[in-house]
Amino acid sequence: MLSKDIGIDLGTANVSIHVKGRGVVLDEPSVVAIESDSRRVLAVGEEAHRMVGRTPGNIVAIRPLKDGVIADFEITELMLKAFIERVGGRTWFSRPRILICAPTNITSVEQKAIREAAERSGAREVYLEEEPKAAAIGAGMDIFQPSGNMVVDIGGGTTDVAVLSMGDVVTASSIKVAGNRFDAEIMKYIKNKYKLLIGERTSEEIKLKIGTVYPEGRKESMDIRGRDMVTGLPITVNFRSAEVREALWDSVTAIIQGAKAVLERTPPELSADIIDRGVTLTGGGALLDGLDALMSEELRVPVIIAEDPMHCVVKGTGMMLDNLDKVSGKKLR
Ligand SMILES: Nc1ncnc2c1ncn2[C@@H]1O[C@H](COP(=O)(O)OP(=O)(O)OP(=O)(O)O)[C@@H](O)[C@H]1O
Repeated sequence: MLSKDIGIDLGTANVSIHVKGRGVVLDEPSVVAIESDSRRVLAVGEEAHRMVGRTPGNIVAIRPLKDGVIADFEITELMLKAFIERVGGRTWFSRPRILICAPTNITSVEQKAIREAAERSGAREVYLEEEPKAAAIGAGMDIFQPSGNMVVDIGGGTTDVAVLSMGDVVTASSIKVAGNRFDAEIMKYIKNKYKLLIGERTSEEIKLKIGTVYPEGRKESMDIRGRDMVTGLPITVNFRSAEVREALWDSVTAIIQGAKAVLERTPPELSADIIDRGVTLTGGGALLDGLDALMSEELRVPVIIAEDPMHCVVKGTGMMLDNLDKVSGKKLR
């Protein structure tokens, strides 16, 4: 097999891999299940995710990336290697170039760990890129012209807001409020209001099935099961979209404030472009019902959800590998 360029979105919630000529070939949760005493890896990705909250004492399902940082880099490395091997790693005839989008604020030690993991999986050259840039390119925005483009990438651990022009980030901010925080807030709300304990998988399911952040958004409800904190017994409660909106209010306000702060720091010429073109939402959080409408009202600019928002970053990595001369992808040594 010939050498392939590989783009990787190493996300807090999901890892996606793009292989040149084949498109997005892997998309799995960033979860690793290990045996706690021996640290032996039992499962990686989807299979490990099914174990979250359901493991016996000697097995733990770990999310090695948390809040947009690498919480456990030994496990991150094992996970990255396992995924690269899964898409053909060791069978490559010549070693591929790999471009990785990692959380925005990782340290140089973490960058080195990522590079070594990619190299050990067979990479010839390793590049690291900023997530909002890849997200914007993957969303189809032409960021190489001298005009303002604004992207808000709402992932699992972080929301990255950036204004880009001439191929680079002009103003940006990254806040640790995104999909995982939404899930945690739903859990907290249900615990306080109903004295009901639910797991993070149930909480995410509520967000996906009936969640909304807009008053004129979804109006649905679902039965949720969990453990009654008072009696300790399993119970069922009917939960409504409007309650999800209440639970998520503070988090969504923080994201909107983050976007406003970036707009306030943006040079006026670029702001004028953003008024015309609007703000593009990427990442899984972009799919939260009513978020686009609410942001549009608050920021007073059009807000557009990118096509296939969860794959913008990984698609962007593929496009950047095709144009390495244009982008400033940082080559790791
Ligand atoms: N339809 C949906 N509505 C609301 N949230 C959704 C939807 N689909 C996915 N999500 C959320 O999107 C998040 C994952 O998004 P994504 O894969 O873009 O994150 P990531 O790249 O792994 O994270 P990060 O960029 O922070 O490292 C999860 O929290 C998930 O619950």
